[in-house]
Amino acid sequence: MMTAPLIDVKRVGKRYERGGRPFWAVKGATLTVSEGEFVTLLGRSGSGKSTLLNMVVGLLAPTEGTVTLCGQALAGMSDEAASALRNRAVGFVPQGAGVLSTLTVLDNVRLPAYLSAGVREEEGRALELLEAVGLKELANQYPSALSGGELRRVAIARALMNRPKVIVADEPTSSLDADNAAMVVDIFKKLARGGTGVLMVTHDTSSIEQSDRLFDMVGGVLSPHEA
Ligand SMILES: Nc1ncnc2c1ncn2[C@@H]1O[C@H](COP(=O)(O)OP(=O)(O)OP(=O)(O)O)[C@@H](O)[C@H]1O
Repeated sequence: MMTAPLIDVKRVGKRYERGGRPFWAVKGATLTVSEGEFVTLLGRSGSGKSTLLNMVVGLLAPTEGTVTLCGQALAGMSDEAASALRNRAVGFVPQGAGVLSTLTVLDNVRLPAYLSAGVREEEGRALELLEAVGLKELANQYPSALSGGELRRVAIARALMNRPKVIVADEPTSSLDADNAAMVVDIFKKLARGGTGVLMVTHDTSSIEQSDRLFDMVGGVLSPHEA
């Protein structure tokens, strides 16, 4: 049976102005990610990858085109509804770490559970996720005591907390060494085998073989990857 894609991006564009001159950071992007699919977007710095991902998760409104996330059209959705959808169904790993400095590592990871259901007792799952990314022993530390790569892994554990239907990860392996980068890609791959949709942006080509589909982003234009 065919199911609707978890991510359905149709002819999406984003126009910005710089120095009074408009330019398209993303042009005519069309992309789907279905259940169980691991899709990777490759592209150089400044090619429009983050702009596209931010539109996919509803943090940025497209200038043109439509985005449907988990069956819901994002256009016209209120900020509250978009936040609730993200928290419930989407594991978003933003660029940078984005962890809260006033919370311990453990509390950062279980924050999504608390935000969606007021569930405080999800400590067991949060610790399992920290173990999966190799950080269990740092659970009670504050982010200021962690390295950039460790913070990156906290953000990944946090994104998985609510068992998302779809993962959208912006350079999740940046600032990770090769072993940790491979571990993160492996986690995503296993989740995809279990039915999760994964959309990952990277400029690290070592994960190419793990992906079901690859796209190149060049100057805001998306095209199937040429090997
Ligand atoms: N708010 C904005 N206003 C104007 N231009 C912007 C804005 N945000 C991004 N840009 C420009 O849009 C282009 C695409 O940026 P984007 O962050 O999507 O690239 P990227 O591929 O994610 O790069 P990186 O790998 O370095 O994160 C860049 O030229 C950037 O300078």
